[in-house]
Amino acid sequence: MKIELKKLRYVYPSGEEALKGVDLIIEGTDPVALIGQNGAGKTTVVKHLNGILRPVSGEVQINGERIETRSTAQWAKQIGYVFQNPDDQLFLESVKKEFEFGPKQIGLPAKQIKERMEWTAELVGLSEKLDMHPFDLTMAEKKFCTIGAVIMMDPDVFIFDEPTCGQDVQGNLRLHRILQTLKERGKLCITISHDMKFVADNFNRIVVMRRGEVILDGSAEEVFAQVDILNRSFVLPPPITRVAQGAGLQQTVFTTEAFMEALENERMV
Ligand SMILES: Nc1ncnc2c1ncn2[C@@H]1O[C@H](COP(=O)(O)OP(=O)(O)OP(=O)(O)O)[C@@H](O)[C@H]1O
Repeated sequence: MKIELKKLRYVYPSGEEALKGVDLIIEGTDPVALIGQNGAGKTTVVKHLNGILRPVSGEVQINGERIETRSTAQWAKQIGYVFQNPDDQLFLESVKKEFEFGPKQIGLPAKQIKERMEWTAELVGLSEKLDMHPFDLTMAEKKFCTIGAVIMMDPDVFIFDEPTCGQDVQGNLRLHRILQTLKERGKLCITISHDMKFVADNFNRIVVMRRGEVILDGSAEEVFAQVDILNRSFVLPPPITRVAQGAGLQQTVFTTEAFMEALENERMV
């Protein structure tokens, strides 16, 4: 899988220039996190990856194919998009119906839909809630319902917009398991998040946006070491990373264990 953005520019009808020439290549299955302050352009970028938005200028290519060549509904088989707000995505009377809807639309046989649903419901923790109305679920469960509905389509790429929003520790652990499982199945996950601990725990590659541009792109260690640039972008590294930076450690750490180890090592130098 290769996603390529070339000088992508987008201006909303209101005149807001949300993207000012974004160049970005995402290849393979290593999960990628997209971070940056509110209004940086993250959602606008990901809405270009399945054609919800069309570039004003520049290009979006999926495996060398220009995004304009297919409709959003056609791209949905390959690129799954989980909306930031579940209420924008859920519209049927039960979790089961939400899960079945997409696969039925593309003509998947009933037996396969059933098998896929059992597996998916288990993964997202809704096996016991398939008959419930989505609007009777908790916010966290609604989010897992939208994730499940997209998993049911078995796309190659998953785009998550703020998946940790409304999640507690258990929800974050489940999200971690879902990301791991999707990676093991050869899927590429691209995630927007404001939760830097979640980002550091789950993503090797981090892309930072600011005012419609990509300003940093690298590993968690590389990106979270750029304290000045992050400060200007109103992005704070994870708490343990900041404690280590505040203590003057050179190494960028993301866990208490790594912090203690770095402290020992740097004391001995
Ligand atoms: N429908 C819209 N009409 C007009 N302007 C918009 C629209 N959606 C977003 N914008 C503007 O485009 C810019 C980029 O917004 P976008 O939602 O892509 O940012 P973001 O990084 O995803 O922010 P957040 O973290 O708050 O979701 C912002 O200035 C925003 O106000």
